Amino acid sequence: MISAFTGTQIRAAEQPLLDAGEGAVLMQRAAHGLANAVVNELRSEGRRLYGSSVTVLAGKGNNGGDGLFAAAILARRGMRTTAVLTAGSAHPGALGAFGAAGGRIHVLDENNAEELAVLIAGDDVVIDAILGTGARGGLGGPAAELIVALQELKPKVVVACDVPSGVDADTGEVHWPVLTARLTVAFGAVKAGLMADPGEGCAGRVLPVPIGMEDSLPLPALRRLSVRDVAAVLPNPGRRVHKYTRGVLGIVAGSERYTGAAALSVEAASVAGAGMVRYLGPETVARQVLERTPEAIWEPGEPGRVQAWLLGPGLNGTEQLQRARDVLAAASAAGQPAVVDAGALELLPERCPPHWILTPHAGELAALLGRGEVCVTREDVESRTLHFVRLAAEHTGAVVLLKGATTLIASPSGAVFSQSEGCPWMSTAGSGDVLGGILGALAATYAESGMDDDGPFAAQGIEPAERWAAAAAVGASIHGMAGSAASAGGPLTASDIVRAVPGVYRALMEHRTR
Ligand SMILES: NC(=O)C1=CN([C@@H]2O[C@H](COP(=O)(O)OP(=O)(O)OC[C@H]3O[C@@H](n4cnc5c(N)ncnc54)[C@H](OP(=O)(O)O)[C@@H]3O)[C@@H](O)[C@H]2O)[C@@H](O)CC1
Ligand SMILES: [K+]
Repeated sequence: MISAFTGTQIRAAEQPLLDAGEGAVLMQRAAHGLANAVVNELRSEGRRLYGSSVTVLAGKGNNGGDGLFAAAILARRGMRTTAVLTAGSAHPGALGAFGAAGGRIHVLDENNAEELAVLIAGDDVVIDAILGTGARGGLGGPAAELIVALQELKPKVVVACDVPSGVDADTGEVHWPVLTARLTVAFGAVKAGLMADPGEGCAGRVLPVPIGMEDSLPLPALRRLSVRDVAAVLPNPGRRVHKYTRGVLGIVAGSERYTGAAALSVEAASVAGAGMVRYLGPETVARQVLERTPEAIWEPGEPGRVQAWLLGPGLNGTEQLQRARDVLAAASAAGQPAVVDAGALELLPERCPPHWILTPHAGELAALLGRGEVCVTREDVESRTLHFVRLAAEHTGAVVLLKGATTLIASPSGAVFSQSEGCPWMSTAGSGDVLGGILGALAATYAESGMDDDGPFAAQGIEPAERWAAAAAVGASIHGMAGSAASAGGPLTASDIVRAVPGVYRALMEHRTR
């Protein structure tokens, strides 16, 4: 499990060491970690260190200090090094060390941003050490001009020091302009803003570098399940199971207008491990559903027993909406888990049970919050994903899964998971219906016993109040892995994602036996 912390949490963990006069030691560790990361990046491209060039963009705080000390190390190892001081001044000790190691220094001013950008852009590596966890807002003035010009010139390799300057380390909010990094070297621990959109999109790969305060860290602000974690909690049928104990999922989805959504979600649930899927919807839609997934059962009347529900994909028309309303009321009364997507989000009661999983995209999340009179737009949600997903979980009382390049899952207890296994090609029609099916299958499977204190989540140390959010994170992870496997770098359809799901399960099961 990868844990991420806010800048404030990390500063608090560092404070005892700073009080003990260890600040300089921490900075040296950070600088060595950063320098080693640059070396490895060059080597991975088959480049020699000697004769390669690096420029550090250094702000006036400790982030700039880290960058300058790292550049001094790289200068001593044979790299041509340049520093651009973006605030006129810089950490005195680090600047001294950089000068002593033979680095060249330029001072950014009102008139030379473009000229410096041209000078730097040809370098093999640019280190962004302008702002770190001490930033308030983003870059302005000549520093902003420099970043805009540099971004246009497409520098070869950008390595961000702790966070890309302009990304809020706590929230992932981005104050443009930001230089997009290939790699972010995070000191002490990953910052929460590197695992939430839009910040994650600027950070590239994130490499945590321990600097000695890790034991003092509090509970993380954000967690990400690794492949190993997902494999460990994946439902694994024992010898004595049958289709009913494996988990039966009821699906209210599709309509005359959107038949594909029903077909996709039913098929996805069937391949994602549900013991059985019962489909509730009009006969015309059911025909198409069964053509694609003959294993599913059409329920024209009162449905047989189910362990969990999926409602919403492609839902339209009075009849289907009423069906979904009835099912939501029954699920609530029976204490059954439900995955609520798309059209069914509008049917939710004011407060939901904590084992319901709502799966809005940014626009739907804005509408959901609007019901509680929080007036936000889709753009607001997209720019502060972590904040608004937390707020939605708090307001609705349910687990809220906000779909995006990085999928955030907030539990009403305050825990947040972040998964990012997918790829941009997955932004395609029907992809969300497939996610709904996978989540529904997992909900039905875990409903029986998965959430117990002797279940798989407890074994991973996940607290009871966080387990449904963790289950949703498992679903997001499988969906992302299946999409990336199906894409292999190229375009794909939602049906391709469905076809890739069993392979992902097999690979995860193998992981488990290793
Ligand atoms: N704590 C530790 O022991 C360790 C910390 N470490 C490192 O330190 C980093 C945190 O350092 P930091 O606290 O000095 O803040 P940092 O982000 O470098 O600079 C901010 C400075 O810039 C200014 N400023 C603020 N906003 C601005 C803006 N929008 N545009 C322009 N300027 C702005 C503001 O100055 P002010 O305006 O308040 O005078 C402030 O002084 C952390 O990310 C990690 O890299 C590691 O070495 C390990 C040990
Ligand atoms: K930085």
